[in-house]
Amino acid sequence: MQNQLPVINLSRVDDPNQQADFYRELRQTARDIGFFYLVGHGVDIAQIRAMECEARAFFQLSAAQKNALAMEHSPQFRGYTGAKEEITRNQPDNREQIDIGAELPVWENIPDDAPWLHLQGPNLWPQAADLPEFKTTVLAYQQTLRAVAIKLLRAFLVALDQPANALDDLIADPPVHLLKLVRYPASSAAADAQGVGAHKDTDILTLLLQDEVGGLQVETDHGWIDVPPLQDAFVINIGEILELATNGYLRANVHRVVTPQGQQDRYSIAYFLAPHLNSRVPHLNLSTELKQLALGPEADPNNPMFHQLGANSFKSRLRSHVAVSKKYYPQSYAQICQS
Ligand SMILES: O=C(O)CCC(=O)C(=O)O
Ligand SMILES: [Fe+2]
Repeated sequence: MQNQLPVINLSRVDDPNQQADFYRELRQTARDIGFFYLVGHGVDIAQIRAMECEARAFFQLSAAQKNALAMEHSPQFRGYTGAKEEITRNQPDNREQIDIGAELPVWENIPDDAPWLHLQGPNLWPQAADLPEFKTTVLAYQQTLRAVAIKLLRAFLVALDQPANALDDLIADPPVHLLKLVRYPASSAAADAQGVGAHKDTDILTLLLQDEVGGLQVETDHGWIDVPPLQDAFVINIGEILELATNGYLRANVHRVVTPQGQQDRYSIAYFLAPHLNSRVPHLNLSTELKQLALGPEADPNNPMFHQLGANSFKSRLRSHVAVSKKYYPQSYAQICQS
């Protein structure tokens, strides 16, 4: 059983002497395990520390301050979700979180047949008097991580012998992404064991920063393995969109978080690079050699993907945040439940 997880150094892509080896390694790792640590990402450690500090400070706000930002106030599915309010695989997740997307105005004149455009809009921010640096820190971090994610996306494409810009339609402006700040409260109760249930990320790719506590696990051919913290490295999860676009050559891995049992809560910060709301599932024409190595997409039969990517993102939000869905989109929610 392999428990030494791969580490990819992104800075090697900029070194002409190492590029070829870098792409070879990336091509193999992404197919075999779909999951790795990213180092050499170039993000200033001070920026990471500042983001972690703001995230912890956010969760120390009072319940009343956090609930003032509850997602039920946001038709865009932004804001605070308390522990056990989010559902994964029909079970509540024992984590609290705040979701912060691209800070943009609401989309005007949304046609009835494109309800996913409601996902664009403003965020819910803590009061500046409570957390004066929060908003600027978050927006700067989103921007930095977006650039790293796009650099990595383009590296994947070159590794697969595609033009680096082959998926640029997906990441065209206005940007679509999500930053999720998460706290997993420690608990030894069996009923709290699901920090977040097993899932694939539905986006393009995810850059995850976890603290020193541990609890992240990834499913492999040999069962679940731990993904221990590696300081200042991002854990990369390939999202379902890249899995589909490459006919399963790139694997979207299944992962979960087990609630910490000791005294210490776990904090993580996940950046999701998501597709433009009006884009469609892309298809890359891989070489015959790579096509033969592709494993085929492992779409979940209980949750088929729509070709319209905005519809997909909307469906995933509707399923995860039932109270918000019922409040703002009862019809769409009823349709999703029947599908
Ligand atoms: O908190 C983590 O380490 C993982 C979170 C995650 O997988 C998610 O929110 O999609
Ligand atoms: Fe995830």
